[in-house]
Amino acid sequence: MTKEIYENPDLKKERQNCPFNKEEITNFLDGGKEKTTERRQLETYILSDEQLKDAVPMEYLSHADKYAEELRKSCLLMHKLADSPAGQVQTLRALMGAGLGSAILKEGNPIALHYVMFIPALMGQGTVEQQAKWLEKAYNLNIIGTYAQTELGHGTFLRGLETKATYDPVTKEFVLESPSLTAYKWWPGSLGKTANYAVVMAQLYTKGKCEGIHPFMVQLRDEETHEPLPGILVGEIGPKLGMNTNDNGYLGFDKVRIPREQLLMKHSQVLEDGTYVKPTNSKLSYGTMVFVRVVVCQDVTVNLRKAVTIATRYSCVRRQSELKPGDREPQVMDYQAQQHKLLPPLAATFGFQLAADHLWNLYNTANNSMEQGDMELLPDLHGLSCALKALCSSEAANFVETCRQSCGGHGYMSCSNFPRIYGQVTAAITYEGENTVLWLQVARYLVKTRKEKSGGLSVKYLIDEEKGPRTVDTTPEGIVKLYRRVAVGLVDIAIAELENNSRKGYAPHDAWNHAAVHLIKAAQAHARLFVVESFVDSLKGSRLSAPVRAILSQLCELFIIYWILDRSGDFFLCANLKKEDLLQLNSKYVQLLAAIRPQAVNIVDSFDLRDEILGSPLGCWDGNVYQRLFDEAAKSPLNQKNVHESFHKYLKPLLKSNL
Ligand SMILES: CCCCCCCCCCCCCCCCCCCCCCCCCCC/C=C/C(=O)SCCNC(=O)CCNC(=O)[C@H](O)C(C)(C)COP(=O)(O)OP(=O)(O)OC[C@H]1O[C@@H](n2cnc3c(N)ncnc32)[C@H](O)[C@@H]1OP(=O)(O)O
Ligand SMILES: Cc1cc2nc3c(=O)[nH]c(=O)nc-3n(C[C@H](O)[C@H](O)[C@H](O)COP(=O)(O)OP(=O)(O)OC[C@H]3O[C@@H](n4cnc5c(N)ncnc54)[C@H](O)[C@@H]3O)c2cc1C
Repeated sequence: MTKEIYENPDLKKERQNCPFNKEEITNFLDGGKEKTTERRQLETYILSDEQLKDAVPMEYLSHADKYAEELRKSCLLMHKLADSPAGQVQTLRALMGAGLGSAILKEGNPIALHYVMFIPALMGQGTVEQQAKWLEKAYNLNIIGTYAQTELGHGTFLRGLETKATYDPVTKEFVLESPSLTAYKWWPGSLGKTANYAVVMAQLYTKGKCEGIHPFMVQLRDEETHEPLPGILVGEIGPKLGMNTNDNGYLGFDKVRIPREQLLMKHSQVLEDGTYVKPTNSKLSYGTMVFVRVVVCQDVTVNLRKAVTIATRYSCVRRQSELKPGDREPQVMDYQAQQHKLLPPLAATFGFQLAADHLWNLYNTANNSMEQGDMELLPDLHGLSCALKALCSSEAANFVETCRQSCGGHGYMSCSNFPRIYGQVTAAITYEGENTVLWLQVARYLVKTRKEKSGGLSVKYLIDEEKGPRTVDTTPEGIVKLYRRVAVGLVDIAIAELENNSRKGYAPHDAWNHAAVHLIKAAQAHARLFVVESFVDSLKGSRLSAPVRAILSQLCELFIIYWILDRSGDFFLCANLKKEDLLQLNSKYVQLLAAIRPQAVNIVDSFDLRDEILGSPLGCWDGNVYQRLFDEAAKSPLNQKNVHESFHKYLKPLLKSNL
């Protein structure tokens, strides 16, 4: 006899008569049918391993036990690499990020930094000889590394880092020093307890001159005993809002000597006599950060997909209040207000992914040409990676919080998985360049391009300005033009503010600081334009069936109108938008909410996120929400006995004390 599989009747109904092929969307998001098959095989391979399952939910473990447990599973995963059906690099990519990896390593992977930053730093900053020396060991996990840049006193302002690496031509060594408390490295992931090596960013001094920050390969711990080496002061920084098993750490140097060859010398060198050889571009040593900014855009998008899937399924299971007097309580998803909360983030997942795909392609093209010595694409890559990292992380964090709120009280439970998802996404606002600082970097590029009439592909619109009548057309192509006008208009307003400040007598740096609000708005408009353009163009250029194209086009339209309604002031100011246009967009928006609503569950199903990856009783495929919430509560240590021992110790004496 086959066992009947439970499916909540409301979800079952949502799934009936789906007008499009869900699998086609899944393949579109995965990058092809073969990639979907490969991903599924990999997921089955990893998730069927009993040893990778948690005995108790992580929340009930101590800080140290959580770390030990995640490290155990992380090491086990590495042992599974060799037999993976998906190939090693694909498997690593899946295990490090918010997808498959998060089903096993819920609070952060203690060896993530090794793959996300240490190996990329060796590849991007090391010479061929240096790569030959360390890369294989790193690939084989004979050594585990991290990327140690941020200090207690400085994270953003890299020129202000204090760690010193002074070249001694007599011994042909660098001497590493932390000259103050604020010079201690503080924050690097995996540094606390896991890593035994690090790429350390330090101010390079040679022949009495500081040449700026450079990457050094440094051994931190003994390869056998794991004890810190002499002069290395290392530890963990303690609990955080999220990502608690990434063992972020601190690190100080007390005159630690390393051979000259441990300066990573792909871009700049120190010769034996101490002569410094400059790089072709002084920002090449920042390359590892650029790589991570690019992959973070993909990662926060996967996290957002998880949040939207949980909230959408739950909203179709949850029935609350009264819509039509006397009728059965409706699914909360039927409230327009709920659709307004959930459908824009649902649409955003597609817009962000398509933009992130463009950025990934630019990264690869730019990297290939930089390998040949051509730096032309670097400014555009820097500008776009900062813009998208800042936009995707901040929008995703807001959307994840909205998803949580949309689930009412149950969204506040740890087991809903919203706290963890939020903890990870909001961290991306800060790490790899705090977003405000990145917006200002973008603004610098935009202002320069507009003034000098020269810049890369992503800012061409600031040079070749649109001609013709400035009418308002509300087709998707017409809407892209409105975004373009807003981006140009806000850059011009920021430039006018800068010039105004100069006329007032401000020095250039003060003029810049006093224009920051306008500069940031301009940078954000530029980033939004890129996402909107990517969304519209990608759908135009893709080979999709008519039903899939229809639903994705509706999502695209909803999304690009949503942002206009959210920032209509900018569109009135810069894009000639009139009251009647706004009212028309408003009614189109609510029509789209109603049109997409019946397919919401089918769309999130097409993300093909397994229950283990969602990690939430609210979002499971079967919609058995209430039973699963009860099952989770049963795991609480407070429910293992009817009367907890603390009752006898504290409460009973109080109850008997006749206060
Ligand atoms: C056997 C087989 C095995 C195979 C194994 C293979 C393995 C391969 C690997 C596979 C696995 C891959 C992994 C993929 C993972 C996928 C999932 C990923 C999930 C990710 C999340 C998980 C983990 C979490 C990780 C978190 C880690 C966090 C790390 C960090 O935070 S590190 C620290 C980051 N810090 C910062 O970002 C600091 C921010 N500050 C700055 O960047 C700078 O100071 C500044 C830009 C703000 C200002 O700098 P500066 O003052 O020096 O410069 P300015 O004067 O302002 O500008 C001058 C000038 O320079 C230009 N410029 C600035 N920066 C750059 C740049 N980066 N690039 C280019 N140009 C730059 C700027 O525009 C100015 O130009 P101009 O003068 O105007 O022309
Ligand atoms: C989870 C997590 C993981 C991390 N992992 C690593 C890692 O592996 N390796 C590593 O080296 N580092 C890591 N970091 C550190 C991270 O890169 C820094 O925290 C980040 O770059 C911000 O720097 P800061 O902390 O010095 O913030 P600050 O720069 O001190 O920011 C404080 C405030 O000042 C504002 N501000 C600063 N400068 C300006 C400016 N020029 N104009 C306007 N406003 C400004 C900011 O916007 C912010 O509001 C990690 C951080 C986190 C949270």
